[in-house]
Amino acid sequence: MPQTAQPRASHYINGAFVEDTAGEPIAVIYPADGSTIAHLHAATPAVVEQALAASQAALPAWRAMTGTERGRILRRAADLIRDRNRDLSVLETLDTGKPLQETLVADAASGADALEYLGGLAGSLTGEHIQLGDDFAYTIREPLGICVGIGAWNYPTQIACWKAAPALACGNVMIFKPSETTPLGALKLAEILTEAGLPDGVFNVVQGMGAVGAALVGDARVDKVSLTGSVPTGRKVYAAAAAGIKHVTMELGGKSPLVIFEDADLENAVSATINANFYSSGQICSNGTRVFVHKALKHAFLDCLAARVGTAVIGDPLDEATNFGPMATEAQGQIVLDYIAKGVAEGARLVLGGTRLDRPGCYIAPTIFADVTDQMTIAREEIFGPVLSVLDFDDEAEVLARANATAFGLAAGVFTRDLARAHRVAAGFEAGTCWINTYNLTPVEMPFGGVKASGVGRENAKAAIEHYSQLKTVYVGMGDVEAPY
Ligand SMILES: NC(=O)C1=CN([C@@H]2O[C@H](COP(=O)(O)OP(=O)(O)OC[C@H]3O[C@@H](n4cnc5c(N)ncnc54)[C@H](O)[C@@H]3O)[C@@H](O)[C@H]2O)C=CC1
Repeated sequence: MPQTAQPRASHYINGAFVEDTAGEPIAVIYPADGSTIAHLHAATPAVVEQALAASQAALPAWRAMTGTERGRILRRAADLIRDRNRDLSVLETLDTGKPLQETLVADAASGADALEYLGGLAGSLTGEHIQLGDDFAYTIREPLGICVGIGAWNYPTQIACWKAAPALACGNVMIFKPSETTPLGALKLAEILTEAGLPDGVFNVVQGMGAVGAALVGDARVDKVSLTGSVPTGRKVYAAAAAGIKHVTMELGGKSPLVIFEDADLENAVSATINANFYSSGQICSNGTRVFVHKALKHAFLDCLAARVGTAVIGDPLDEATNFGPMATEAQGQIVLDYIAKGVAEGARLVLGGTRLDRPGCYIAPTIFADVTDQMTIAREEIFGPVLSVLDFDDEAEVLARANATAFGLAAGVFTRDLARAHRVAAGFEAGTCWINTYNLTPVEMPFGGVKASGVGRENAKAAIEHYSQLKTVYVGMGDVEAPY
């Protein structure tokens, strides 16, 4: 059945939908069947200017509100999102192709968690008092000003909320540019924030490709840029932000290791490996795509993994029984198929999948490679699709060195029943987010982000506050002022 998800207009500025049909057309495609579900337009320079002007105008009153007042609005928005979770999840499924089974629990719901948690923190943001003899100093935690959020296409609603929640909690205003591939969820978020009582102009959405993002990042009125995207885009955006000495958060790609020792609980390790590779058809930045399995466990692990992945229910994402859907775009699917071909050409052993399914939409079967070596392309580059590589290892020091031998550093996982070893390996990982005996859980209470080429800054938790506020220090002289002459 053809779907439609046409929003009232392309952009949301100053509390209202805005359209400018002079902007480059953006067709929103439902990945499961290739049908066009909405027609939008990229922001023209006039629309970008309108968003910047609205943000600038909204900032003084929003930052002057108490944190408790700001937090109340964010928490109200969280409640509205939860009330409408099903509708928002269907929209997210149409936008991304991810199974409804996933979007019902992981997208809008995770966004609501961020708004609730950071809304709750907003009232308790403080500086500190520093006694200096009779004199003293104090610090004031201030917002940065106008923040630009730029999103990727894999978790559009979650990304918008993970950026908006800390920005707004701290008293900043935000202009959010979704990925041109998945522009719909952020518009709903903007509408809900207005309904929750957010003053006009505090959260604005403009659509467009990289050029619109670049125009925002390059504007002198913008104080901070938070990007979720690939490393190459991160380099460009970080450089442009540096030219203006702007704050940044960079949530970029990964090629994360998942290390499974011989004493691991096999079924749990396999469950985590599935969650670390095939959720969202593998389109997750933190995925543990290099699965290092101890040689003693390798055969049992591969048998169990292949048997379980073989039972994945692949199909219509809107059917709640489906747990594996299409790639978000035809283009991303082609990238993944090219990587699979390279894996085969370079000598990796295909255990499962490796093919495109014969049906509408770009469905790639969950793919498992074994006997992968560190030098193979599939073990070095981010694939961003349902392709898992199993690599063998013998000993702890060796596997840790190999796990860290990558330019990325987003995440890492270890499975073992030996807890001393688990903590030792976690301490040794060069990664921003690590899991012991589980994988890919990212509750809002926990900081999330990468090291090395995978990023700068942290999202969620109290840590996000540090990245959306700055300290002003005030020294207070209590006595006479001494001077040398
Ligand atoms: N670390 C994290 O939290 C996450 C990272 N990612 C990463 O995102 C990538 C996939 O997402 P894509 O949308 O393909 O990434 P992308 O890097 O192609 O695009 C990301 C966003 O940046 C915008 N953009 C592109 N060029 C720009 C420029 N010069 N200036 C400003 N904005 C620009 C795009 O329009 C889009 O909104 C993967 O590498 C993945 O690992 C995805 C999800 C989470």
